[in-house]
Amino acid sequence: MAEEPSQLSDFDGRYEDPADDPLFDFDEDDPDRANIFARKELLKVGHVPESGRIVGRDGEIKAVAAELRPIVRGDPPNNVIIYGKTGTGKSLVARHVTERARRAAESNGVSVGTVYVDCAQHNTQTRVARTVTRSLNETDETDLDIPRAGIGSGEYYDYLWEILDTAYESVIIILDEVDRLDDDDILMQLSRARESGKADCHLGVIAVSNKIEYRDQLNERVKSSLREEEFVFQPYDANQLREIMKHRRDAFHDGVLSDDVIPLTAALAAQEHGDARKAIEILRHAGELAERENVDTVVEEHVRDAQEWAEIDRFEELLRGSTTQVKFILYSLALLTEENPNEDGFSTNRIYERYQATTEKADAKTLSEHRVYELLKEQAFLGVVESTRTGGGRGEGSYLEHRLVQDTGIVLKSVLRDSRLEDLA
Ligand SMILES: Nc1ncnc2c1ncn2[C@@H]1O[C@H](COP(=O)(O)OP(=O)(O)OP(=O)(O)O)[C@@H](O)[C@H]1O
Repeated sequence: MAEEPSQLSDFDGRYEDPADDPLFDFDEDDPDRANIFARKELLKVGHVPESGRIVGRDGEIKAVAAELRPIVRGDPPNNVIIYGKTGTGKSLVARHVTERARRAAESNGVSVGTVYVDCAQHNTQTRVARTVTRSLNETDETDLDIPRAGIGSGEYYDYLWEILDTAYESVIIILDEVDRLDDDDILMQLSRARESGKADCHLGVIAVSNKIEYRDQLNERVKSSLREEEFVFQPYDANQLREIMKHRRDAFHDGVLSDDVIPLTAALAAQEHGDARKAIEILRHAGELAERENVDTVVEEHVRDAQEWAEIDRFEELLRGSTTQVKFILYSLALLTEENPNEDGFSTNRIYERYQATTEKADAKTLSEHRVYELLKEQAFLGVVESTRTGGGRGEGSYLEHRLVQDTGIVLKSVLRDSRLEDLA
């Protein structure tokens, strides 16, 4: 007998107002609904908060501003590279200072264009050239219609030089995650535009990277044409993280955060390496968990659950693209680690025995021991597993021992999200 469509799936035409769709039913005045967030946008990572909310970066803000200051008088700015670990406020400072420079220059009658490019997303020369060109194109002034596709970087540059000459005296381009670019020629094009007579406008580049060794990878011609100032942002300590979060407390309604929530979140994020992004994400997710449970207060337990969620997410990101076989291996290593808390590492052979039992139980194909050894070495390269050579006493050969870098609980939870493994639990 054919199943009747449920009320939820058969909603077409049933509700005159789509807001009545029960799937998204939401009653603003429901007295029982948890009311956690007042301004959730303050906890979004891309959000650039106003100056009053930026904590502990005064020195860095002044230093970067000094490099851009010449544009206020219509002179060329210096190029800048900002290095630092993730979540140390590099993008924030770059965007904040650029916006203030633009406003100060404009109030002095100097027209300034600014562009932010996320090079992780736009990682080729054509994509960057297209983003920069299309964002700077003020159609009222330039009367140019720039195609979204079908032309190469050379043609985008031609448009760009024309736009720069028509519409601006200075332009600042932020290239975030610049190390993700597949070609550093773009840095050369931009930094030499005026020198090579392509555009009359002053161009400043702020490149942002969390790889300190990035500069060494640049080719000599790029380095000499950039002639940039470099800044290294240090990680935050727990006190600074606490202050950063306190300045966004109003993302939540009054009285929603219990007293220990911010200090605990700061302590957890500081343990890693002082990552403000992580702190803010944990805080937001703790709020969402409370909301989901329909309770009125965010408490320590929400923070701990949110932290675990963040770690599982990050670990999954690391495993993205790995095969189910790799997950069987990691699962087996995690079980061995849990059952033998006093041992520091496990030979390939022991992991293989456990792996055989796992694949048998899951009714999956079993790879050879040599293949498992190779996959373990691959995981060591990716930083998921640590492999050290050990043994080799008299008459014995040395061999590799493997251990998980990440907490076993996180590894288990994350691999068990794979539908082929979830029955094993
Ligand atoms: N000093 C600060 N004051 C207030 N908020 C901050 C501060 N530093 C960072 N944040 C916030 O932390 C989050 C991450 O910061 P940001 O994106 O600037 O870090 P990043 O160093 O560029 O990291 P990544 O290298 O991962 O891009 C953002 O939400 C940002 O607003």
